[in-house]
Amino acid sequence: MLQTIPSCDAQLFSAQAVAEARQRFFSGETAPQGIAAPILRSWTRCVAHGLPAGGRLPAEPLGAGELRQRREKAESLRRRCRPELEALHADAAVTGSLVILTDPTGLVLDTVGSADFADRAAKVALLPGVSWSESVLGTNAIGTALVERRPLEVRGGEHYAEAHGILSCAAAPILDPYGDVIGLLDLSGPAAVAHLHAMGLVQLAVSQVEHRLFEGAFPGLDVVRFHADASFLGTSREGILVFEDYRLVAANRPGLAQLGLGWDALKSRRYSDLFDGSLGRPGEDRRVRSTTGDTLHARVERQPARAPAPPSTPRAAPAAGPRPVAAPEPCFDAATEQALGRAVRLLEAGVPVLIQGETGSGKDIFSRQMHGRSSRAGRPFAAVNCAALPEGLIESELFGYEDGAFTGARRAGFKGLLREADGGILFLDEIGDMPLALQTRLLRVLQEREVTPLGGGKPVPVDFSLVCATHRDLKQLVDAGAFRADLYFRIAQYTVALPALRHLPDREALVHRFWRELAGGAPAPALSAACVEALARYSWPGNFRQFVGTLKVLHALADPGGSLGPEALPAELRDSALQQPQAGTRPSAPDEAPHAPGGACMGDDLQAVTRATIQAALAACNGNISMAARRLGIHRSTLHRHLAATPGHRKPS
Ligand SMILES: Nc1ncnc2c1ncn2[C@@H]1O[C@H](COP(=O)(O)OP(=O)(O)OP(=O)(O)O)[C@@H](O)[C@H]1O
Repeated sequence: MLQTIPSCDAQLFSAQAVAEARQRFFSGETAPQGIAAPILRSWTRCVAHGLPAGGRLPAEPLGAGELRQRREKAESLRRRCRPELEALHADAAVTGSLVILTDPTGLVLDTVGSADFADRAAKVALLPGVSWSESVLGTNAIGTALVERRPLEVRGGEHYAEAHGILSCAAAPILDPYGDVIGLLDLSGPAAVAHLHAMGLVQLAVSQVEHRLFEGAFPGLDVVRFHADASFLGTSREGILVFEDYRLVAANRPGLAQLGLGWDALKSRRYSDLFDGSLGRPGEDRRVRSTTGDTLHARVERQPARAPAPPSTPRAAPAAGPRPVAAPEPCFDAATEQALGRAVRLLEAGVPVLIQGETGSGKDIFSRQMHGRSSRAGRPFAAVNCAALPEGLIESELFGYEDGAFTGARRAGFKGLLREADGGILFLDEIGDMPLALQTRLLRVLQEREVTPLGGGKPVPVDFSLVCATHRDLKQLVDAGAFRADLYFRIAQYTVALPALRHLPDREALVHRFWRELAGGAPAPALSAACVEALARYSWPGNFRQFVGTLKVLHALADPGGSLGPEALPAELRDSALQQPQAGTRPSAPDEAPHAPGGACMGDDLQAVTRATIQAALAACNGNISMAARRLGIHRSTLHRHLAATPGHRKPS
């Protein structure tokens, strides 16, 4: 029988044999008996890396923001592995183990399975956000399988670090059709419980993921599926080879194994080097003879080529059904664009930048543009919303904490956002909501450029550029004693005041621009002149957030080929359009006042509109704040703020 899945060649040795081999290895014997070859190779690498086998190895989890970014980067892998994670989940729950998905570096992305074992695994930092690379944590199934590029089991004392002896783990790397490792699946359980099928289950799951990677992935190319046994065609055990003009360009492991090839065959072998006769017609099932002399059942398919849309031709809209509405590219008026250029220059010179503006005016987008245009673009952008975090958590979120610093702290400690921003940009959103005691600690970090985690530990030097944002008038807060003057002068060395949308020039052009952009290249539905005028005139208390949200709704409502009139507008816009002056006239004076942070420029009309919009949303959501905030497209904390400022409003109990 031809080998279809590369096997894990770790022999089974008794715990006693492993303990003895371990003892001899650490007494200086380089090749003791009683230990599998891949494990011995790994121990030898660990010694060469200078890793200690006793004591604790550093297992520092990433902060929430960085983990989110790494998960986003691996989103397609996570999506493709979901069915396997779910299938293995049931087995893991029964056998008291955990299913683990990592990225190609060994960083744990997701874990599912037995809650009881998850607790014990957390003690040795087998947690999302921790890297289990061999060079950091020593011999372990995840890291060592990645180094060896093969499925591998590591049980109990085979782990390099003594502390990991409680684990028994089976892992298999996931390879893409070009032979590159794109991730890894692992099943880990308690070492005391023998889980005989762990390796088989993981390998099966990985071969299914790898098989699915070929679905629709090679438009216009010839995909040959084959196996010695016809009943395996269409399953994850079939061999798959992809040819471009008869040249082998991609493959799966069973395909290469059946023909005795390695990954170096890609690009170097042609169809005629591998099979006798011609390639055959797409869709035809037939027998082929490999040049190694095996008779195989084969099926050729040609995946439909994707027709590239000529750049000048707009994409045709689908005949029916809602179109996905694209997110608009950030766009700034000339003055804001200039301010952005200046802000980047100052940031490069080490000057902190403060961005002020009403909710939804684009403070977050502006700061991300600064990051993207600065020399720190490839480095972290660590954002923390000081208003959204419960007061008790901001401190640990920013400064991190040591192992077991307080009840509920992750056992392996937490790095904290200040250190996560190292080398990049720290974005402190809603800085005006930072509690006074924390302001003092932040000031010390800015002065000394080092962070001391909660629960003690050595101060760690940090290098980040600081960008802060707030909708509040910080100067006023300073005067009122709610914000430290020394911190204010440190963070507000250059202030950008983002204008409210209603103060931007040429809003009709803005409506047209966003309307076109939201169509994402497809022909935009027609927007009547009256509609454009109403949209351009409205005061937009939620600024860009509300503006973009409204345009998205209108896009989704539009019939292809139809025209949208003002009747399609939400009630508050329709009503406000009716109250507005006639076309061509400018909005009333209070609304035209130059922007001042903290809503100081808001006229009574605008506040009334804001209040009415909020009340309508709350009524529609039966008073549910979170739901109403989502409906309005604002953060829950922003809604709370508005409610607190509304005369006569009572907090929901
Ligand atoms: N200049 C812009 N160009 C395009 N879209 C924008 C722009 N500014 C804001 N937006 C849109 O508005 C939404 C809100 O923007 P952002 O989160 O940057 O506002 P903010 O001022 O930080 O709001 P808040 O104070 O409530 O946190 C974004 O998701 C984006 O869709």
